[in-house]
Amino acid sequence: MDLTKGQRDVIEAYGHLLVTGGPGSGKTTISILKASQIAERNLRPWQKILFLSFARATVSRVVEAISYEQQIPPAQRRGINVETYHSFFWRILKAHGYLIGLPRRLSILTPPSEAISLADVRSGFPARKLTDEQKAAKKVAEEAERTRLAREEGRVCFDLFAPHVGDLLHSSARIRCLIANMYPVIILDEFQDTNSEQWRVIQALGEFCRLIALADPEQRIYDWIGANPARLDHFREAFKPEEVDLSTDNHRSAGTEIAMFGNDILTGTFRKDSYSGIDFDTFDSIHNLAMTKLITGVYGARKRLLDAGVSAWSLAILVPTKKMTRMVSDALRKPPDSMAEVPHTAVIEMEAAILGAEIIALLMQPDDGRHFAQFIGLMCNYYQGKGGDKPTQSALKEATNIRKAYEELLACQAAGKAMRKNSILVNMIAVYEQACAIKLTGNPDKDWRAVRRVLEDGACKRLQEVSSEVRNVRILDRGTQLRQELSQNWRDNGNYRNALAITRKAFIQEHFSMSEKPEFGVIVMNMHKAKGKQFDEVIIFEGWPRMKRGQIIYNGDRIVRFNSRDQVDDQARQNFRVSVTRGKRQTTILTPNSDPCVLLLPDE
Ligand SMILES: Nc1ncnc2c1ncn2[C@@H]1O[C@H](COP(=O)(O)OP(=O)(O)OP(=O)(O)O)[C@@H](O)[C@H]1O
Repeated sequence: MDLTKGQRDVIEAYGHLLVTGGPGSGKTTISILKASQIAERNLRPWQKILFLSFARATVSRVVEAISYEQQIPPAQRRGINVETYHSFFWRILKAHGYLIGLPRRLSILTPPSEAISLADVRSGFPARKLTDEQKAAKKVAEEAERTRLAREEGRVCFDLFAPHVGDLLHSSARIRCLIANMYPVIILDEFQDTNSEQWRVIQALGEFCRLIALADPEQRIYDWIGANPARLDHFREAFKPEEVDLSTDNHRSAGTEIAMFGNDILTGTFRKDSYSGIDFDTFDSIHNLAMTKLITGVYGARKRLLDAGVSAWSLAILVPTKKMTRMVSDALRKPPDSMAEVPHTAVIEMEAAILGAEIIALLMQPDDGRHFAQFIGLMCNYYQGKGGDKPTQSALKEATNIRKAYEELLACQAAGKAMRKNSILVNMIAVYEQACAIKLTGNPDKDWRAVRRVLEDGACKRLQEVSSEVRNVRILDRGTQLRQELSQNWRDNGNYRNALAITRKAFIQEHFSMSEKPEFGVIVMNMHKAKGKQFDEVIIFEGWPRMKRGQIIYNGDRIVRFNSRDQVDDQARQNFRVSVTRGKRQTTILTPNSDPCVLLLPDE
């Protein structure tokens, strides 16, 4: 690879460093080369370079770049430790958290468990249309409960990692030195997205460590969790870094005008000619017609990639909302008319899938006398936790109803009476019993599917929902730890005695696992999740307005909120640019013809 002038400057720089540049300008690549150079020349045997990133997806791309693209020798590779902020912070907290008053034994409060633990607090507030006072009071109540869970029970949620690590580092020079001794150089990926708590940690780390910050001020898409536009200036003031600007380079989509189009999105002025590598198309605002257009587009893109002989090709369908991720995934699985199904993976919020997986795991476990009570507990957990930090009131109510029906059942049993015929538990118990009656084989994959299928085909609509959520769990893939441990459990006991505990552990490990391969094939995901990734082709597919008597009654699945010109601001343009510039060879934009994306229209 021929390095650009800017990239060579990065290699030669000394001291704290700030590397800026647009999408695909080679920031990640050069930081890895720089890390490998430092690993070769300047590290003591026990030291490593730490590469910190926000998302595991980026981590996996970086790890892959280190192992394949750059031909970096193994010894230098081992000198680079790529990690998410979360997993780095967790290691610090586990080792030293007691110094700031946390219990000695800590466990992670995963997002689904956090949602379950906060459900009571949240159910005290209306789900929608909160007044400002209610919002503030809810926030305070949630914070208090999170802090209590950490301090009293040692269960720490992700949001508290950075504040606690900040407290720890600022109060202990010894630990700051300890970390610097282990990691003399720290690379900060996507630095523009650092929130104030993370920045506080970085300030402490920078006292003894050398910091290399990678940033694109115009790819800042985390405004809502506290990223600050002035963050780069904070870094400049605090650390007086050497600066290298790679901004005009574009290696990702070299030979196309994708990057140029991305820059024009920021100003909203487009040239008359088309941009090579960018394709636009529109569709009629009717579900089946929209999906037909999308799926035809997917077939076309797939064919282009196969014809071009791209190995392990990737094609991302980026959509604006969670709801659309599911809608598109369903349509690819069961396309309209007689179109062929499109094998794909969908990146969805995992709370519901994880809690559903716990139910499947329990159903694989033999009855130990508490089995049914535990099952009811997990069903309640599912409804309390499936909406993550935004549970719906109806889901919370469902949990309460299940709990009440169970208490009623116990009362009936104690009185020697039969259960009420219209109890919500009637169908649930019938399916539960069918699932428990399955003859398991010892092959976890097969058994898991058998249980899931009983739920899917059974008469209980709640368990049908659980089953369809669990479809999204991919960690049972061949060779994964969950699969191996379940097999081992069967070999040891002749049954899956610890299936639930094994499954819970596997999801926590999954959260920190660095082995995730970059995605290939067709992937459906929310536009926000595509940050830091790259795909051979990208299709951006937005929703369409629903009409009634000539009026728009719903337009919530749009790239710009409600596709309204009033909602166009820098953030909307930056988000769109991030999505567009994920494509290496082509980006296709599909928008409804009755109401095309306002970012593409000339100013009025
Ligand atoms: N000097 C170079 N010559 C050729 N290809 C390069 C060069 N530098 C980087 N690349 C390639 O360009 C692509 C994009 O680079 P990279 O991911 O480092 O950019 P980035 O600035 O981190 O992008 P983003 O901010 O959008 O994540 C990668 O596939 C990388 O291998």
